[in-house]
Amino acid sequence: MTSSSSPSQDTKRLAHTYPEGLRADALMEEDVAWSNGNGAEWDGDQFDRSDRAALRRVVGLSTELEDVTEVEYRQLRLERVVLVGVWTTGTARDAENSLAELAALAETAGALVLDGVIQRRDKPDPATYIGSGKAQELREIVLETGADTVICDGELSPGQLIQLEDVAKVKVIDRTALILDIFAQHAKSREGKAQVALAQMQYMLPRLRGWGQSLSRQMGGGRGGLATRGPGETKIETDRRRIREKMAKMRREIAEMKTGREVKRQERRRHKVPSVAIAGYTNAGKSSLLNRLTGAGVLVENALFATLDPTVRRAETPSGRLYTLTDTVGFVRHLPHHLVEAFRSTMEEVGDADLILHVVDGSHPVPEEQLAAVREVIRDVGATDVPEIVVINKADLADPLVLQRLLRVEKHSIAVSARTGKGIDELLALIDSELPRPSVEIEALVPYTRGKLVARAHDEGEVISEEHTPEGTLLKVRVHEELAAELTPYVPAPLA
Ligand SMILES: Nc1nc2c(ncn2[C@@H]2O[C@H](COP(=O)(O)OP(=O)(O)OP(=O)(O)O)[C@@H](O)[C@H]2O)c(=O)[nH]1
Ligand SMILES: [Mg+2]
Repeated sequence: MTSSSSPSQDTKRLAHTYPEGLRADALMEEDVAWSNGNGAEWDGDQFDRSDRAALRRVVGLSTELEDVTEVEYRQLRLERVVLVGVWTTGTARDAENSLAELAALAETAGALVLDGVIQRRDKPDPATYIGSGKAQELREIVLETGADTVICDGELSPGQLIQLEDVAKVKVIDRTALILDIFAQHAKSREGKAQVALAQMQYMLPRLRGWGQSLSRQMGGGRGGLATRGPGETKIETDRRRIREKMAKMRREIAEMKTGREVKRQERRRHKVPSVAIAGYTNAGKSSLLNRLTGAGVLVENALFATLDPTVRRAETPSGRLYTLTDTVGFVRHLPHHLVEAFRSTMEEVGDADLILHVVDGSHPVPEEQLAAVREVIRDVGATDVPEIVVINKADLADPLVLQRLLRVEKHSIAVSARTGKGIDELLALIDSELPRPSVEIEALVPYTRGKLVARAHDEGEVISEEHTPEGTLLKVRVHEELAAELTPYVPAPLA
C-alpha cells in the first residue's frame, strides 16, 4: 500500500445524508448510519468505512470556552471534524457504536461531524495511530471535506498526535481532549471548574511540546508573556513550571472546597436524612428523573454531559419520609483516568449514598454496555456495597424486547419513563421500601410548646400513631437516635 493510494479506491462510503437537524443521539439509534448494511468492504487487513453525515450544529452549544482559568488551556474551535477510530477487538458493530458515541460527543462539544473512518488493526500504530498509508488517506478526506480538526477515538500519545498532525495538516485531538473540552464548557460550580481545569493541565503537561508554539503562546497568555518568551525549549520549560505551580495551588483550593462539602455531608448524616444518588450513563435521563421525582428545575438537555456538578434536592417518600436525592455527572465509556480522579467528588456522593438509582437508557440498542461501564466506575470509587435499583428509563421509546430482556437479567430493576411519568409511582414506592428505616421506636407525649419536635418526627422519622391530648401530642414513632434522644424527656413515666 502506498501513500499515493486514493481514499476513494478502497474506502467505501455510505452515501447517507441526514435530514437537516438530525442530532447525534439519533445517529446512535440509527443503525444504518454506522452499521454494516452492504457498505462493509474488506481490504486485506484494512477496513475503512466512512459516512457522510450532514449533522448540524447543536444550537446554543458554543465551543468557545468561557474563561475557565487564568492559564487558559486552549481555545480549540471544534468546527468541522472528521472522526477516526481504530478497531482492534470486538465486532464491527462495537467499533461503529464507539464511533457513533464519539460523534455524539463531538456534537455535544459543538462540532459539525463531516465524516468518520474506522481502520481495522491489531493495535494502533505507535507512530501515527492509524497506519501511515491510511494517514495519507485521512489527509485526502480532510481536504475533500474541508475539515479543520481530526478527532481520534482513543487516547493518543503526544508523539502520535504530532505525527498524525504532520500528515493530516490539521489539528488532531483525541477522545480525552474532547471530553475535557465538554467538561470545561459545562462545569458550573467553582469546584467543578477547578477540577476540570486541573484535569486539563494534567492532560496538557506531557503534550506541551506537541502542541507547539500556538499552545505556548496561549499558555503564556498576554501578561508576562513577553518577559518570559525565549527560545522554544526554554519557553516550554517555563510553561511547564508555571503549570505545575498552578496545579499545586489548584489542588490546595480543591482540598479546601472539599472540606466545605464534607461538612455539609456530615450535617446530613448527623440528621440521618437518608440519601439517594442518581447515577448512570450520560444522557440516560438522570436529570429528567430527578425533576420527575422532586419537581425540581434541573437543567435537562439533549446533549451529553448536561450535568457536571452534583445537585442535591430534598424529596419525600409516599409515606412522608424525607430523603435527599443527588443528581450526578454522567458516566461515559473510556472516561480518561485522571477525569475519574477529578470527578471523584461527585462519585463520592454515590459512595456515601444509602441507595443508588442506576438509570439506564432503555432505548439504547445495547443498554447492557452502559450498565457495565457505569458499574466499573462505581467499583472504582468503592461504592459496591450500596444497594442499587436499576431504573430503565425512556420506556416510552424502548424496544419492548430490550425492556423484557433487561428486566429479566437485572433482578432489582424497574422500567419507567421520566417523560410520560410511567412507572414513577412504583419507583417512589420502591425507594420508600429500600431506604434504611430509622432504628428507634419510641412513644412520647410532646407538649404543644414543642411543636417543632412533632414536625421533625414527621419529616425525619415514621409516625406510627399520633393523638392530640390535653397535655400535648402523643406520638408513637420510629426515629433516628439523635431525635430519639430529644424525645426521651417526654416519654411518659410507666403507670404504677
Ligand atoms: N423519550 C424520552 N426521553 C427522555 C426520557 N427521559 C429523558 N429523556 C430525554 O433524554 C435527554 C437526556 O436527559 P437528561 O435528563 O438531561 O439526561 P442525563 O442523564 O441527566 O444527562 P447528563 O446530565 O448529560 O449525563 C433529554 O432530551 C430528555 O428529554 C424519557 O423517559 N423518555
Ligand atoms: Mg443530567
